[in-house]
Amino acid sequence: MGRLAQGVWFDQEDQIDEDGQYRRQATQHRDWITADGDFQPEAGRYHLYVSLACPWAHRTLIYRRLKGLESLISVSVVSWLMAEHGWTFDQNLGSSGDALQGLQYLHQLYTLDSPDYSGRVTVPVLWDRKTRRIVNNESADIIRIFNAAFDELTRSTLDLYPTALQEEIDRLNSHIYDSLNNGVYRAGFATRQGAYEEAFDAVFATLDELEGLLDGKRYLAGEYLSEADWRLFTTLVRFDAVYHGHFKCNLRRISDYPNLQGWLRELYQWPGIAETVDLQHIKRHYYQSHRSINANGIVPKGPQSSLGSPHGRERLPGRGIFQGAG
Ligand SMILES: N[C@@H](CCC(=O)N[C@@H](CS)C(=O)NCC(=O)O)C(=O)O
Repeated sequence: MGRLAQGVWFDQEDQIDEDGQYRRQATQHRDWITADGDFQPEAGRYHLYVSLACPWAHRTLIYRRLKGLESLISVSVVSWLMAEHGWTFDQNLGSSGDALQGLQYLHQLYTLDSPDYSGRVTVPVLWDRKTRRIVNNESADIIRIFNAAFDELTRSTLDLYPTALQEEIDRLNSHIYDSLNNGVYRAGFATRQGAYEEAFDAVFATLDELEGLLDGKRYLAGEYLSEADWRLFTTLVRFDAVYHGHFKCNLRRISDYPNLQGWLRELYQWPGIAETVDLQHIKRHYYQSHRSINANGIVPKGPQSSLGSPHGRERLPGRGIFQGAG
């Protein structure tokens, strides 16, 4: 791990405060793709940089698939190992290589965009080939961009953020982000017992609550499968394999929650989604990169996965992804 300061890379282990709490840095590139802006929707213009291990980047790959953007937006995958140079394009360690400019390290992309950049170097990154700039490196934005900005080109009518559900989706997102999506990291990287326990309690309070919610509802926001579900999915699909052990979130596993487990299987089995889930990449990344919490980098062999087993959620009314007018 490390960061750029005035365009220069240096190693820095963590983002831990004096009180032992992990704090994620705010994202710096937040531009949008619009028909009348600097960044316009065009086939072949944009490139996505992802890690297959990263839950935030994973969201963008899922949207690229669901919204039929695969032939319009190309992808480079970084190595699973994030060590002294941060994210790399080392093809011996699981990277596809940088398809655009043959870079060695992801931080070089950030300094191509702005030579004096200061801050963390994170995935996902949505890159514009035309202006050679970073459009956006916030997954929450990139999935909203993918949900709508290219519809004229793809003719996709799927809407994962339909107007009628926006308020509910936003409410679910902000609660789930703090306590769960980011909560597992706060538990895993805490350096004081109190900070860990506070994060741990929030993780399981939210899982318990969601287990109850999914007892009566097919999806988080009701009958439609929406953005709220996919944002949760990328955290829960990593939970039993990584967060339960590596991040010490071990009160229960997702497989101990019947409703969450069924919901997770249904989403995993959604057309095209299983191909975006690479559990080897995921396990290697976390267990080998975070040496401060796993000094020897041993990667556990288990657990067995039952993601492909019947989900049993047909008993609840569901209408799939909302179809807009197009
Ligand atoms: N807010 C960002 C967070 C992305 C993020 O933290 N990505 C992690 C990988 S899971 C990363 O690249 N970390 C590198 C670092 O912080 O140095 C998003 O949701 O897109």
